Amino acid sequence: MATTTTGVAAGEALLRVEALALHYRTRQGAVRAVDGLTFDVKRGEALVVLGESGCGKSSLARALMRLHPRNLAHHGGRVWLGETLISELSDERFRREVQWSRLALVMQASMNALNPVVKVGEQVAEPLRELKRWPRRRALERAAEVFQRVGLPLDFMARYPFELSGGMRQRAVLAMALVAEPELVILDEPTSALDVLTQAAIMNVLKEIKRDQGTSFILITHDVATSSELADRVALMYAGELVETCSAERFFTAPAHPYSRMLMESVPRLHERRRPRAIAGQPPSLLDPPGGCRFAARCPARFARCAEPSPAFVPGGGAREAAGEGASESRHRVRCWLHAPSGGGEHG
Ligand SMILES: Nc1ncnc2c1ncn2[C@@H]1O[C@H](COP(=O)(O)OP(=O)(O)OP(=O)(O)O)[C@@H](O)[C@H]1O
Repeated sequence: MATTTTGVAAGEALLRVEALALHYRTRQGAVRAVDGLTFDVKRGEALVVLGESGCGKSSLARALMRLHPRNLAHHGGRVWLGETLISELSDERFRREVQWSRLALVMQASMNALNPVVKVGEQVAEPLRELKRWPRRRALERAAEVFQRVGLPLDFMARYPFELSGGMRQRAVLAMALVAEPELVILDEPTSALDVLTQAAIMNVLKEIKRDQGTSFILITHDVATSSELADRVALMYAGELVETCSAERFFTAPAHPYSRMLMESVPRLHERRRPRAIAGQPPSLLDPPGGCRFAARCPARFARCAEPSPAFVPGGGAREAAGEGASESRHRVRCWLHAPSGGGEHG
């Protein structure tokens, strides 16, 4: 089994998520933003959650972190972190024992959420003082370590957020998420507001942390190119559901679900002559999603069976792999009738 430079065993399941759901209450009815997701993340692994805007990616992060809006209608499913069934913990125990200390979140645009009147070093040290009751000096010493880890000069500890560039502020937010040494960090579009060079620099920092400390990551993004930098595995969401999970290598070269394939074809490539192809149509409303496959209306490969509720995740490549077209991968899952054991061959 692979180990990181700190000796953490990579490869055992750290996070296991079963039938996770998060629905919002609105005047029009319940918005089923996260609608029964099942997946896992291994220790030391980076899972990239991809999907177009509005498919429920940020809601997935909120569901895992229990950051509920006022109009929460339903939060369900089971979540294990290591041996702990964290979904069963009371809110109080979840806050005390899990949030930030074992499971941290860097939210979209959180670099703008730093407190403008508190020095950055103090803010990075704050989780240790609040959660672990560490004395100020010890917390600041640890904050200094993490500052260096994320590539911030130490003298920036005494600066206020407005004295830092956007990229530096984002590194500070990352330092805050990492300071209590969580096992898993969820990053929701962590670099989308930054220029490409700064994006690349932050991705490198994440890669180093993963390699050296064995930290696991869930990186949420709609940006296929950036995601490929860090991804060990990919989970693709569509309209509140997962449609495919597999190794990054498999996803970027030979994905199985028609939506995954079309998404990859929509990405511009420098060295290819073909033009990127946009996916026609819109995702369905999450207020009343179709009972059958949610992608069917946009899918060129749809056939009669797609009107039936999609099959539960089946081992990927199903029919094609049985025909010898590709090597099977034990954690490759696809939610598509084309790949169900008896589903292939009828389409047209
Ligand atoms: N508090 C809320 N009340 C009602 N609907 C909500 C609420 N928050 C999000 N939604 C809806 O839930 C769906 C999923 O939203 P979410 O922000 O999770 O998607 P996303 O994939 O992260 O999108 P983006 O990439 O644009 O951030 C969308 O239809 C959104 O409008």
